[in-house]
Amino acid sequence: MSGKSLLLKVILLGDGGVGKSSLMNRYVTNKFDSQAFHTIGVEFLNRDLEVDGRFVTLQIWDTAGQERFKSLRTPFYRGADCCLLTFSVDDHQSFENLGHWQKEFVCYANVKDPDHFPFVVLGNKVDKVERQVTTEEAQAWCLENGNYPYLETSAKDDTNVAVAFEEAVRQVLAVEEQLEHCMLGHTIDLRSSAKSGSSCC
Ligand SMILES: Nc1nc2c(ncn2[C@@H]2O[C@H](COP(=O)(O)OP(=O)(O)OP(=O)(O)O)[C@@H](O)[C@H]2O)c(=O)[nH]1
Ligand SMILES: [Mg+2]
Repeated sequence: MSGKSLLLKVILLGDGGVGKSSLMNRYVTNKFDSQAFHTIGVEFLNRDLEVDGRFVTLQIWDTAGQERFKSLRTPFYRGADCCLLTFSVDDHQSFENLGHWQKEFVCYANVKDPDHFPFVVLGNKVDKVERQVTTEEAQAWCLENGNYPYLETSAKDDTNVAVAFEEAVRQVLAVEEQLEHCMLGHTIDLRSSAKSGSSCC
């Protein structure tokens, strides 16, 4: 078990009112406000956790989903290690907008390899009886758009909230491991080409 804590930046994106701030506040302070105000710009909170033996400080960035705050939120996308695309299961429009949020993130975070970037999709407010988005519909979108993990959450009831943030960490660690493997592969390639006498220096 490594004793060194890893700082990971995760960012919550999605339409205004889907529950991004509520998810962050439930996870970090274990509180829920049924009269929450819209976020203006961005806010962040930290929480330490341990996932599969790795100590992590999760820096959770909560953004304003309303369109009028676009210029206030997009400068904070850079450097994010994971993006949580959030919609509300009782609001079909917020689900239809997931693709828009994904594109906005890739553009402003300047993601070089979008196909391998860790996105996690959250369907929030599962405590609500009247749903507009089915689990199957959401899972199908995730499969088609990059095989993203999909979790149904409720900030109100504290359903799957910790699981969702832990999944974000797992996705980042998995990508990190893949990169380490690739770098190892390249090292082996270089050594084998040096042996054949084709070195340019
Ligand atoms: N029933 C239910 N209500 C929720 C849940 N999560 C959030 N809400 C309510 O939905 C409303 C909007 O929640 P916020 O967390 O402010 O939404 P947001 O995504 O941060 O919105 P912006 O800051 O405008 O982008 C608030 O009244 C919350 O109390 C949930 O899981 N279940
Ligand atoms: Mg908010």
